Amino acid sequence: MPLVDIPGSKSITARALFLAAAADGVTTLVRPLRSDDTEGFAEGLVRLGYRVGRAPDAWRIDGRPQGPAVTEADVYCRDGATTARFLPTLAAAGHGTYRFDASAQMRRRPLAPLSRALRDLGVDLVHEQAEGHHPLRIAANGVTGGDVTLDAGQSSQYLTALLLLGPLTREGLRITVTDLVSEPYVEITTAMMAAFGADVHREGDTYVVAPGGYRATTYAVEPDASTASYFFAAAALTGTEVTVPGLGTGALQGDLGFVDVLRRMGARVDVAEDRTTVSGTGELRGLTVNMRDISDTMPTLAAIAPFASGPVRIEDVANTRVKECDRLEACAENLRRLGVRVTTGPDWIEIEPGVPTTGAEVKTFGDHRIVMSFAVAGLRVPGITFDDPGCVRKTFPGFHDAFAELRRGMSGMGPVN
Ligand SMILES: O=C(O)C1=C[C@@H](OP(=O)(O)O)[C@@H](O)[C@H](O)C1
Ligand SMILES: C=C(OP(=O)(O)O)C(=O)O
Repeated sequence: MPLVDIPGSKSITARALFLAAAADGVTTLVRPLRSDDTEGFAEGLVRLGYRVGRAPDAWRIDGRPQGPAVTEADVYCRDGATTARFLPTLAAAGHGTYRFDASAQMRRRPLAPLSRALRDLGVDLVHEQAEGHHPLRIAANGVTGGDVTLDAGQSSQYLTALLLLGPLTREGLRITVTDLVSEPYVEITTAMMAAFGADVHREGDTYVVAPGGYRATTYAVEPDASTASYFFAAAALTGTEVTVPGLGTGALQGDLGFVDVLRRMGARVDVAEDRTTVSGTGELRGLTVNMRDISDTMPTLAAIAPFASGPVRIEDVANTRVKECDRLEACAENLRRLGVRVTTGPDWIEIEPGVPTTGAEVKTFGDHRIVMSFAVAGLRVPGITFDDPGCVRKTFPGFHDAFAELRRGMSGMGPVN
């Protein structure tokens, strides 16, 4: 029974870094994710003058409720959308001139509804090149707060960024949301804000955040549920068993719900208090599934879909087109390279059954999830290679080693090629 140790959650690590930086006192983050996204977030804080100690298994952050320690900074957000969308709001609550830029991939990704909301709140924010995209500059002078309306139909990260800002404003925030995707990520945000002493609640479509700042704490980061999806899918695909400790009934992350999709397809799933086990049964049925809440696991499902006995149709995932790449088209293109029949629409993908017989080079588009998802298919199809296997560094630099170990642990248990 392979036990798989999954690294910490990217989303939780990013939020904890924001909360710790804004809190009164010193926060210890236990088992944070060490990856390009989270190192980039921590580096951004350092640029803004925060003290961040990074020992291997615990990060220590000296909070500054008054905001960044410097009055000028240039912050490079790399590929991380959490960094690129959360850090500008932290800076907005301070006093100084702060410039943010990001990689070419992240520059392409949208930001407009967030910058519009920040401007509505009186923040002096200028996009230096394309409107609604990085690079941007903020002339910060604190935020008074009040009522604001937000369209988070493209990304919940806009809402998370504003929620995190709420307690740092002078009067608090009332954020009315006209549309929202990836809602479970907002629940992670509000739960973590409460753990850092904030007062936040929801009244229908309005999120109400009281002023009053954050309190430092010691915060343990749970394993990343999106990362775990590759290992759970591997078990379902190969008729073996995988247990992930640290992700159970109390998990904050909605992406653990991916195991319910595997259960509907025929896998046996046991979610206990402190761990989750998926056992493949040899049966993998097709299904139609709405993945609006858990769309980071759409590529995981797409990559195992051809092995199902019927068509797999994934719906309501338009926003996967504005992630690290256009994930609907990237999945379709790579499945076609493997000889699979696929159709896509504005917000859906449908994959016909048909086990690929030979591998191909997977075009990664610099997207970690394309690599990790098609590595799962590689357990059944010989000869799958990647044009950029290293892009897994965004969330899981050790992925290829961990997956090779899983493969060794599974050999002899099922049809692992
Ligand atoms: O808030 C977060 O930590 C995240 C929210 C989700 O993004 P969207 O809200 O843009 O779908 C998710 O895809 C991303 O990997 C992490
Ligand atoms: C979409 C993702 O990342 P982010 O939006 O945080 O860059 C992801 O990790 O799949």
